[in-house]
Amino acid sequence: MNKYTEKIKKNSIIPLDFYQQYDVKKGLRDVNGKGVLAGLTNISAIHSFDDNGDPMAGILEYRAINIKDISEHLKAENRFGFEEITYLLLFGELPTLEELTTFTQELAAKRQLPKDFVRDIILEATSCDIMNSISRSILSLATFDSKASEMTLENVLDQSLCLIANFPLLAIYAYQAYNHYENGKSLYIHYPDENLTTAQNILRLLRPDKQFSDIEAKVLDLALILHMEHGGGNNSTFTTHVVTSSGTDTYASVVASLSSLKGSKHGGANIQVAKMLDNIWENISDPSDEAEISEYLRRILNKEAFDRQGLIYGMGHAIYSVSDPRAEVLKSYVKELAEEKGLHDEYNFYKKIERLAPQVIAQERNMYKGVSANVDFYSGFVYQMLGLPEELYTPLFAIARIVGWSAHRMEEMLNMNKIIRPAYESVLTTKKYKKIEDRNA
Ligand SMILES: CC(=O)SCCNC(=O)CCNC(=O)[C@H](O)C(C)(C)COP(=O)(O)OP(=O)(O)OC[C@H]1O[C@@H](n2cnc3c(N)ncnc32)[C@H](O)[C@@H]1OP(=O)(O)O
Ligand SMILES: O=C([O-])CC(=O)C(=O)O
Repeated sequence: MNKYTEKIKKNSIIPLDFYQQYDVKKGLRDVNGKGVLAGLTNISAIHSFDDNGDPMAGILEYRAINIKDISEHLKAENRFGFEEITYLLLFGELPTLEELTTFTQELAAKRQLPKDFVRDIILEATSCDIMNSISRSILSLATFDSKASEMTLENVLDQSLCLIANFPLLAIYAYQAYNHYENGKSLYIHYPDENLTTAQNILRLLRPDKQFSDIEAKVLDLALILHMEHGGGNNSTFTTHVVTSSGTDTYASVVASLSSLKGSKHGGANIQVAKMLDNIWENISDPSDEAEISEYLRRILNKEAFDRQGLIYGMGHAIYSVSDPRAEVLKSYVKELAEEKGLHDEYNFYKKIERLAPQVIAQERNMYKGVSANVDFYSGFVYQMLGLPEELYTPLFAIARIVGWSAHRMEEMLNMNKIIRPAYESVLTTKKYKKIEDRNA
């Protein structure tokens, strides 16, 4: 294999200065990190720089409503919000009580997989990679849909609602199958309850005894809301725009976005954070010694420790600098939960890494803006305290983000009608074809 990879490197690596010479926006970002403008959206807004261009505390608005406002209201009114915020993101306005009740019932009615789907598809081939299992199930669902490739707004909305309703089933059943066939644990396939919310059903499907507390379901509900949407430019939603612009079907589009989300620089970071924190804890002698922790973080950045990728997961963001508002909201819940569960040491350790990592990254990398904890930093800790298995951390992100993908798919369909096709400048020098006997070894 090595001889082939050497050839690939020899003939594929492009000199770094070419990118400057041709003014290529690496990562579709300019040198200051600002993204190339690729579209317009009405679905959400992200603010991270003030009018003078200086970094400011991040703000995220869903259909112009601040997510902090949403989460504070839901908490004060002690209500679930997943269904309501799904309505807001998809249809562009908050529902009345009557609209919300009807929509919640419609969603619950769609929470049903085709007959024998679990037996024939989900239990048939298991994997510890639940994101891949979900993708496989979604492509299989397409074969049950006689209008799979019809791209009318009505049909795409109907398909999107079916997928939003059934994502929890696809994820949890895939996990149960894996846990049974690969971990030797008992197999639990519970049916969802149409009178329960999305968050409640997730816990019901997962727990052997179907039991959960109200606070557990409310915290999960909030975590899902915070993950639902993040503009058109994040890697998985931009994928939705790209593949929708080619005219592909809803199932294929969602699978493409899932494939993006699972990457460890995007939604897949949440599982890496949990693994990284365990790894740091195991490899330092004194968790209160900040110099020792900083040194270990430096080794992670220098690819000498943990997964040797040179990343401190859960830190940094393409857009936010001072703070990611979702991480701040999650952190306030983490504090409460950790106190309740007696996990003070773990919470303090997370807080310490949250404070030290940006300092170490700033020392070791070129920074045009600061880094801070992103949404993936505390989400895994929340899920851990809810007793959710690591294999489901990134799928939980997907269960929420499919709402944003669906809204963006419909926005792309309604507004663009132009295939997305950026340019790649060729840096080749033309050569003549050589007869085989004339080629050197
Ligand atoms: C839901 C989400 O997708 S949130 C993001 C989840 N991802 C993670 O937590 C993975 C760790 N973080 C990262 O890899 C990065 O911060 C990203 C991919 C999220 C953003 O990267 P960028 O847009 O390049 O951020 P930014 O421009 O601020 O980074 C400046 C430099 O610091 C580096 N950097 C930023 N964050 C980190 C980090 N956590 N660990 C190591 N290096 C980092 C970048 O690679 C870049 O280095 P370079 O100049 O050598 O290319
Ligand atoms: O916006 C981004 O680049 C990544 C992100 O935080 C998200 O998708 O939630």
